Order: sequence, then C-alpha cells, then structure tokens
Amino acid sequence: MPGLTPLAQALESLLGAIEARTSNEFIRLEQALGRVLAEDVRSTLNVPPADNSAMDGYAVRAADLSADCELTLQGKSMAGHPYTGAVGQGGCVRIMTGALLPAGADSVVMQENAALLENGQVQFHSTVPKGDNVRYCGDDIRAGEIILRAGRRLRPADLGLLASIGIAQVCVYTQLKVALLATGDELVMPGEPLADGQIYQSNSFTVAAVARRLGCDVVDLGKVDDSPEALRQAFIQADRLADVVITSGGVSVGEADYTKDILAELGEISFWKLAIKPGKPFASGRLPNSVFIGLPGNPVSALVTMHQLAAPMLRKLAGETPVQPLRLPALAASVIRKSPGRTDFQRGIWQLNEQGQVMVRPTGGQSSGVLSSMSQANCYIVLEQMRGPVNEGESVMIEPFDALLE
Ligand SMILES: Nc1nc2c(c(=O)[nH]1)N[C@H]1C(S)=C(S)[C@@H](COP(=O)(O)OP(=O)(O)OC[C@H]3O[C@@H](n4cnc5c(N)ncnc54)[C@H](O)[C@@H]3O)O[C@H]1N2
Ligand code: MOO
Repeated sequence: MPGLTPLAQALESLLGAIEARTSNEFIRLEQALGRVLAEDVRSTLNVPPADNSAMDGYAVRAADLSADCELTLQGKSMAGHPYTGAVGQGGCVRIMTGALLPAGADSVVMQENAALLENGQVQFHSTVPKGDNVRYCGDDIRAGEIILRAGRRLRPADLGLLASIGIAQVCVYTQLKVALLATGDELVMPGEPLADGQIYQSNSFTVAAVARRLGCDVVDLGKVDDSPEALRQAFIQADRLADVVITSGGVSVGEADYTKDILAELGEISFWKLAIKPGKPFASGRLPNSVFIGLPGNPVSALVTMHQLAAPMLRKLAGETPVQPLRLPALAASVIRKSPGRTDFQRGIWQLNEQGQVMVRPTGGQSSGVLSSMSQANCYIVLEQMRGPVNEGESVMIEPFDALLE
C-alpha cells in the first residue's frame, strides 16, 4: 500500500535514532535475574578447578584393567575430602561423584561394573577407555575466558555460571524508568463505575506488563483527557519523571487527536503509518528529557506495537544486545483471511499434529479491538504484506510468543 512503511525499515530507523540511556550499578547476584550486564565478565578460575569423578565407583589406571582382573583398594576420595596419596600400579581408590581424581589414576569405573571382594580386592570385568568418567579441570570454564558479555540480559543459568566462578556482585545497567499514559475521554479505570459511552482502560496494564518483563521501572500515570491543556500538563509531568514516556491512543487522525500538536509543541515527534496490521499508526520521538513512544489505542494494536517496536527500542535504551525474534514455518490448519496491503500479525495457536507437523490456526476474530484473540494465542501468524487469503494446508510463518508475552 503506498505511503506505508514496512516494519523492518521503521525499526531500523527508530533504533538508529536512540542510544542507551543508562549508567552502571553493582547489585547482588540474587537480585540480578533479568538485569542487563554492563561489563564483560572474565573468569579468574577454572571450573571445575581440578580433575574429578563423574560417577560413584573406583578411580583406576586404565592400563591396569583387563577382561577379568582384581585391583587392590588403597583408600577413598570423597567430594570435599580428597585422597592424599597416589594410585600405584595394580591399585584403585573408592571415589564419589565430584571427588578429586587421585594422582596416578586416569579413569573411573562406575560401581555397578565392579565388585568389592571380602579380601579388600576390587574385581573388574572389562577394560575402559582412558579418561572414562573423568571431568577434567576447566571442562566448563577456563581461567581467563570471557563467560558473559556486556549487554546480556541475565537468565537463570547465567546466575549459576556467575556463582560458579565465585562472583557475588555484578555490574549491571540501571533500570530504565518508563512513564505510561492512556489518552482518551472514554476511559475509566477498572474498579470504578462505568457510564454510557465509557470503556475500561486496559492498555496500561498490557504495556506495563511487557515493560516490567523487560526490567523497566514503570510508573503508571493513569489516563489523560483529550484536551490540549490536560495533554500538555501530563506530557510535561511524564517527561520530568522518566527516561521513556509511552502513551496509547490519539495517534490516528480523529478529531480529538490533539496528541500530535502538543507533542510537536514540546519536542520532536514523527508519526508513522506502518505496513502492519494491527498497528498502522505509531509515533516516536523526543520530549525535552525523554524518549517518546506513542502506541495506537486499539488494545491489540497497542500490545503488538509495544512488542514488535517499543520492546526492541526499550532493549536498546537499556543497553541490551539486540534479540532476533524466532520465526518458523507451519501449516495452516484452516483457511486464513488476509488481504494484500499490510503484513498481518494475526494471533494464532500452534500445535503438533499426529505426524509431528506444526499446525496453526487463528484465534477467531482478528479485529484490533479483540484482545481475547491475543490472550488465547501462543504465537503470531506473520503473513507477508502482499499475500492474499491462505488456503488450508499452505505454509505460513509463525512467531511463537517469547518470554515477554507468554
Ligand atoms: N480515518 C481513519 N481512522 C482510523 C485510522 C485511519 O488510518 N484512518 N486508523 C485506525 C487504526 S488502524 C487504529 S489502530 C486506530 C488508532 O487510533 P488512535 O491511536 O488514535 O486511538 P484512539 O482513537 O484513541 O482509540 C482507538 C480505540 O482504542 C480504544 N482505546 C484507546 N485507549 C485505550 C485504552 N487505554 N484501553 C482500552 N482501549 C483503549 C478507544 O476507545 C478506541 O476504541 O485508529 C483507527 N482509525
Ligand atoms: O492498525 Mo489498526 O491497529 O489496524 O487497528
């Protein structure tokens, strides 16, 4: 459709116009889940710090074993209590998982494949390759190696990795402060009575949830009426408070859409017409102190643009390395309505059929006001801009919901 900007082009331009807006702070590892590392982390240690056993059994010299042989038990090595001697020719040492491999030994035989005899000898029935069941020093991490890079959003396994090299505090970027505003005279906060012509405000809840999952410190400033003065005051207050101001509503062409004028007065804002459905109107720019993001008002449009456009922007502003969304082919389990013109982000449910194929179907009504379509979905069905209707059995791309939406 002429005059509409493709998503990838808009995203490149939006990301090109912003820089990270964070400083550094040290926090305890226990608090660091989901925070973004501000510095590369280099290990000063080998993990494991020494060769040790992967099994409960006997530490041996592999060359001493034959089809049916007996070795002399010399002692034992327990985790935290190593055997201090050396395994000599014809000898073996009882060893537990995680215990240090004694000097002289080069392999471990699991106890199920050996028998301790009454005379103190240990019987073995077969040979083992040298190094069997040994976990070598530095197998996991080598001293001097960078284990995690700046820009990494910390996951559960990362916290364990940092702990395993003895780190109790990490240097992360400070949290972005995000202020939310919902524009519209018709909006009422949940919990309050609803009069004729009013609807409950839902966008701040979905948008705040995504921002919080991105580690932002969110302040919800509630709703603003569609009057120039109310908008002016709300934008000035939000700009003083936050690194990023996110609004919903008022970015289209309606008669009560004063947002544009007030934003142009206070800062530099551009309005986009994007070639995506939902989410055609979108605004972005700067207020005196903050980055401004204006999402469309329709509930599905607000959430999809928050996820597809605002989330990558928030990641960059928070210092995070860009994240590539996962797209996979699937087969349409039903006819899917689509007209050429915009790239559709239809809401769908993928599941495996009996042949193990990934099948997908839309979650009913796809109007941008139908938020239940998003609530029921586990993926987007991404249908290319110029594509028309999809027949049952045709291949389509899906984008499974990531950790921001699940
Ligand atoms: N003549 C045209 N009209 C519209 C166009 C267009 O190109 N030409 N675009 C349509 C599209 S697409 C969208 S999306 C919407 C976006 O409009 P706005 O961003 O200006 O949003 P509003 O008009 O304020 O609201 C739209 C809709 O969403 C409801 N809404 C708004 N805020 C909330 C909220 N916080 N929680 C729940 N629901 C909300 C609002 O009541 C309206 O129903 O414009 C189309 N129109
Ligand atoms: O872009 Mo609007 O989001 O189609 O309803």
